[in-house]
Amino acid sequence: MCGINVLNFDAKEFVAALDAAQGAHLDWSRKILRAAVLRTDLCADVVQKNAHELCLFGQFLESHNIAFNALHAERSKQLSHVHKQMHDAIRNIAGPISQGLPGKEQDFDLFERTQAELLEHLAYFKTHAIHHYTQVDNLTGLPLRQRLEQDFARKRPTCQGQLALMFIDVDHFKSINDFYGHHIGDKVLQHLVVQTHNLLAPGQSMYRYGGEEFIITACNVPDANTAHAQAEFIREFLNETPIIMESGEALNISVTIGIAIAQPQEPLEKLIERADQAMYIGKKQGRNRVICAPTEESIQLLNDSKTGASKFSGSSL
Ligand SMILES: Nc1nc2c(ncn2[C@@H]2O[C@H](COP(=O)(O)OP(=O)(O)OP(=O)(O)O)[C@@H](O)[C@H]2O)c(=O)[nH]1
Repeated sequence: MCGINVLNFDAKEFVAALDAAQGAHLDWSRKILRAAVLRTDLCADVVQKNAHELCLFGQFLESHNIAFNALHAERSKQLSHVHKQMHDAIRNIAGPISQGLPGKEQDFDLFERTQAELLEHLAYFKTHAIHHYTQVDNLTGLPLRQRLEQDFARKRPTCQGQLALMFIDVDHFKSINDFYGHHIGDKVLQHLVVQTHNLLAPGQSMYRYGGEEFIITACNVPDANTAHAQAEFIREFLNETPIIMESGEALNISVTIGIAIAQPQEPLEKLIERADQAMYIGKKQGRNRVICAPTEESIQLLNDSKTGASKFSGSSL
C-alpha cells in the first residue's frame, strides 16, 4: 500500500510570502549600499556570523522549509547554501567598508554570482508553486483533473493488463453540508481522501474530479472482477469508518462508485463518461454500491441481440 504522496501546502500563501521575502532581500541590499555610500553602521543581519539566519529572507527560508523541500529538495538545499555564501561575501566586504577602505573584487564577484543564483532559484520555485497551485486541490492535496489527463496519456502505453477507472461520489453530501455546515463537509472530503488513499496500491492514483467527486485510476488490473472487488473494499471501508467530530459524535458516510475498464483506443473523456454513468445508475439503485459500466461492445451486442441481428442473441451480458 502506498501513503498519500501529495504536496499539501497553500501555494497562494507561499507565492505571496516569497514575493515579500524577495522584497526584504532588496531592502537588505539597499541597506548595504547606503551604508557603503554614507558610511553609516552596518546592521547585525550584515556583519554577524549568523547574518543569513537573522535577515528576513533567511527567516522566510527557515519557516517555509517544508514547502521548498516538497517542491524540490535538492534546489532547496542549494538555495540555502547560496544564501549563506552571499552573506559570507558581504560580511567580508563589510569589514573594509566600515573602515572606509575598498573591499576585495573576488568577494564582490562572489556576492554578485550568489545573488544571481539565489534569484534564479527563487524564479524556479515561484513558477513551480504557481504550477502546483493550478494542478493540486488545496483542500485535499489531491491532483486535479488536468493532472489526470497528463498522467493518463503518460501511463496508458505502459499499462499492462487492464486499466480501470473508478468514479467515486459521496452520497447525500448536500445534506451533510446543510445539516452540519460546510466546514464539516470539507472535513468529510479530507477524511475520505486520507482513508481511500491509504488503500491504494502502487500504480494507482487518486484525483479530485469535482466538488464531491473523485477518480481513481488503476493500472495493471488483471480483470474487471478485481477492479470491482477493490472498489467494493473501498466502499465498505469508508462506510465502516466514521468521521469523529470535535464533539465526539461519529458521522457515517457512504459513497457510490462507478467503474469502467478502458477499451482499446478509448479516449479518457469517454472512459470517465462510462464510469460516471455507472455511478449514476448506482445512485438510482439506492446509493452506497459499486456498479461496473458495460463496454460499448457489450451494449452493441445487446442491441443487436434485441433486433435479432447478432449470433450472440440471447446471451447474457
Ligand atoms: N463542503 C464542501 N461542499 C462542497 C464542495 N464542493 C462541492 N460541495 C457541495 O457538494 C454538494 C453536492 O450536492 P449534490 O450534487 O446535490 O449531491 P448529493 O447531495 O451528494 O446527492 P447524491 O450525489 O445524489 O447522493 C453541493 O451542495 C455542493 O455545494 C467542497 O469543496 N466542500
